[in-house]
Amino acid sequence: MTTVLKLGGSVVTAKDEPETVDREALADAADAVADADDELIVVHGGGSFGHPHAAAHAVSDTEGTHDATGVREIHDAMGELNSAVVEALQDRGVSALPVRPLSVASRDDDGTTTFPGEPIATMLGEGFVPVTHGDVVAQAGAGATILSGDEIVTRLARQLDANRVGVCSTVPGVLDDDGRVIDRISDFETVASALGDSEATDVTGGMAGKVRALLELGTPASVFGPAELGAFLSGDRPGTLVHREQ
Ligand SMILES: Nc1ncnc2c1ncn2[C@@H]1O[C@H](COP(=O)(O)OP(=O)(O)OP(=O)(O)O)[C@@H](O)[C@H]1O
Ligand SMILES: C=C(C)CCOP(=O)(O)O
Repeated sequence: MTTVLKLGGSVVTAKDEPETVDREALADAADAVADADDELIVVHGGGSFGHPHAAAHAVSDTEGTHDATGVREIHDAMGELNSAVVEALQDRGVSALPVRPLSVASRDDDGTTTFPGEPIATMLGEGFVPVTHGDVVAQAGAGATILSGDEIVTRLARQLDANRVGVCSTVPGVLDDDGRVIDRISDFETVASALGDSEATDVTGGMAGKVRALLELGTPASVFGPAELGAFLSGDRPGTLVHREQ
């Protein structure tokens, strides 16, 4: 069983404090991952590491930059967070290894992303747990743009034929206009009015971007909160199930 798990940047960082890891939340998430039996690919988001730097350089998933210093600043910040996540996992005996998108992924001029699956598949075959993250990547005609962890989740899930996809954010699921968790989402329009950006600095579209990306997937994806991470990794479907009717 191959599972792609995204740990939201809003979970593993204090999203309102620049470059601050939420140590307690990261420890809890790493404990849950260490207990999992599935073959896992972990993807984490930017939180207070990637997003403020991206915003400072006016870079988003659609707006690019040719400023190499800025690109490096965003990438280095994500590298710091990635090290913290890999270290927390290795401390618990998980064979976690970093995979840095800037070095392997790219976009063509219409925004289509290429993210090679082979290095990840080989790592999995050797019993490693790849830990990759939203990053800044080169895009033809635009310099470099932000590739969200959510898009990486959908790319890798498709390429590696993942059986399960889970997106752990700070909210217990996708919420409706009254703040209740929506059980199932099969098209964007029905829930569009409730979907917004993140409350913190976020250049990749918050929950709306997440739902849009997950609806592109053939595999059903669960969106849930940190309290349900263990349940998801044990096979449950907590929170909101996002799956376009075929
Ligand atoms: N309808 C909604 N249901 C749930 N959350 C929503 C909704 N509309 C907007 N949001 C916001 O979206 C946020 C989740 O998206 P966000 O991109 O911040 O999460 P993340 O993936 O955990 O973080 P990161 O992008 O840093 O990885 C929530 O914390 C909330 O502020
Ligand atoms: C802002 C950067 C560099 C990463 C964005 O990834 P996300 O938090 O998954 O949207």
